Amino acid sequence: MAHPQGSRAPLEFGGPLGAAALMVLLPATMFHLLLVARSGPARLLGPPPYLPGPDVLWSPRVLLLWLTWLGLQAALYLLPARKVAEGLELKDKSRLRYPINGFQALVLTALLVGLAVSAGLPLGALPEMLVPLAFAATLTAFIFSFLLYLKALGVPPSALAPGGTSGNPIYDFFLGRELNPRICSFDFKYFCELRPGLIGWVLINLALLMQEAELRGSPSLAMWLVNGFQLLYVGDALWHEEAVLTTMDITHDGFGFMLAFGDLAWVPFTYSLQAQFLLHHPQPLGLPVASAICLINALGYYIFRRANSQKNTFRKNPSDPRVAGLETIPTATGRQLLVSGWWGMVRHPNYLGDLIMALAWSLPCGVSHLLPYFYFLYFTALLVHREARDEQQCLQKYGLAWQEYCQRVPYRILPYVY
Ligand SMILES: NC(=O)C1=CN([C@@H]2O[C@H](COP(=O)(O)OP(=O)(O)OC[C@H]3O[C@@H](n4cnc5c(N)ncnc54)[C@H](OP(=O)(O)O)[C@@H]3O)[C@@H](O)[C@H]2O)C=CC1
Ligand SMILES: CC(C)=CCC[C@@H](C)[C@H]1CC=C2C3=C(CC[C@@]21C)[C@@]1(C)CC[C@H](O)C(C)(C)[C@@H]1CC3
Repeated sequence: MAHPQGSRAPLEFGGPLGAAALMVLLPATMFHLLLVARSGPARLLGPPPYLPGPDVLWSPRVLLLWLTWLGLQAALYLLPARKVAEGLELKDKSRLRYPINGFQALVLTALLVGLAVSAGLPLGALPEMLVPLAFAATLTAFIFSFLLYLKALGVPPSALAPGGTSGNPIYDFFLGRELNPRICSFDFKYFCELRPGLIGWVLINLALLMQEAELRGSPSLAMWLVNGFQLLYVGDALWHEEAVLTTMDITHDGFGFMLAFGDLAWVPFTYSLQAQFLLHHPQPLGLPVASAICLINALGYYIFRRANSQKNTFRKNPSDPRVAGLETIPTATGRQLLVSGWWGMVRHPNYLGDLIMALAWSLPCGVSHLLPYFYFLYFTALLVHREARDEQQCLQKYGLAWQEYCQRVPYRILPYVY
């Protein structure tokens, strides 16, 4: 069923062909990385050490473990929240309500895992299950996206995402038709974006650290740094959970295969690549270099957090004393655009901070291999593409005011370069 507004929307990601290719390439890349990280040569661009057969990929026990994890995170999501936040206004003028209890879910998960480990749960065995776990997550993402696609056939046009209603089933399956699929107050996209994948990522990192301690007597400094940096990133995301309600994933993109696979499989199994690499390829790291890397991560985090907080504060209340003195451009929508402060330096200062952190996560792995830099390379491509999508959406929203902003702040991410 095609919708008139959808048929006019320009197709992204190379249209149906691009979407079909990505649905094969993304899982294939994830499995390639998982297999190569544990191989001796660990060559990003070389062939995988072997092609996993069904006996390696499929394990009913692992599938059960994965479903238990999803169930646990869903139960934590349903616990009473310290706050309930409202999302942005929807097409039908309503606003959805979201529980703010992600950080609480992280702390409770840590407590439960701590209890289970002290009762004898062998967390160090998790790294051996990464391939079948990733397979279970990929399978879940495919089935889940299919159910979401079917569910979206029965919703009113006002509930559909602007981009996922082209009428082409492959493209719409990939991008997602419905903007905010829910059953009662359970919001699937919001749940998946911040809980099972992000918390799963730091749990996998921790398991890799424990496995390293078992193998070598104690975790290496490089492993501590990677675990610490990424825990800070995930903790920060959950602490500032409310801010995700204004990202394009929540406000613009439908919930389809791209986000379901990204959230449930891609994030936990590829974002933990540095820790996976370190387990199989220990890297010596002296204190001076480690300190320099900590400084780089701190710089990235500072820019990322300050830029994101400045925009969020301004969007919530432009008269807040922390942002009231900043210079702005008025727009026809009644909203303003910041043109000084962090958002006056480049048009995406938060991306710059995120990229600096991405580099700091790879540096503890040394410079002998390209593999641990995969995240930095992929993330650069993702953010450059995301920035272009966001610019397009802002141009549509703000027209001339956006053009003026681009003139006054000519660089997108890196001052004087890009
Ligand atoms: N680790 C990962 O894999 C990923 C991390 N991220 C991170 O997620 C965070 C959120 O990113 P994302 O959702 O892409 O976008 P942003 O947080 O950068 O938000 C972009 C929006 O901000 C508003 N905006 C833009 N310029 C201005 C301005 N000058 N003044 C006021 N408002 C402005 C516009 O929305 P409006 O005017 O409607 O408010 C625009 O659409 C980033 O820090 C990014 O690095 C993103 C993707 C993946
Ligand atoms: C290649 C592929 C499968 C693409 C899908 C992209 C997703 C992996 C990312 C799209 C936007 C994301 C965000 C985060 C994680 C990655 C995905 C889902 C995020 C939750 C990471 C933590 C940050 O602090 C954040 C909350 C700002 C961020 C939001 C966007």
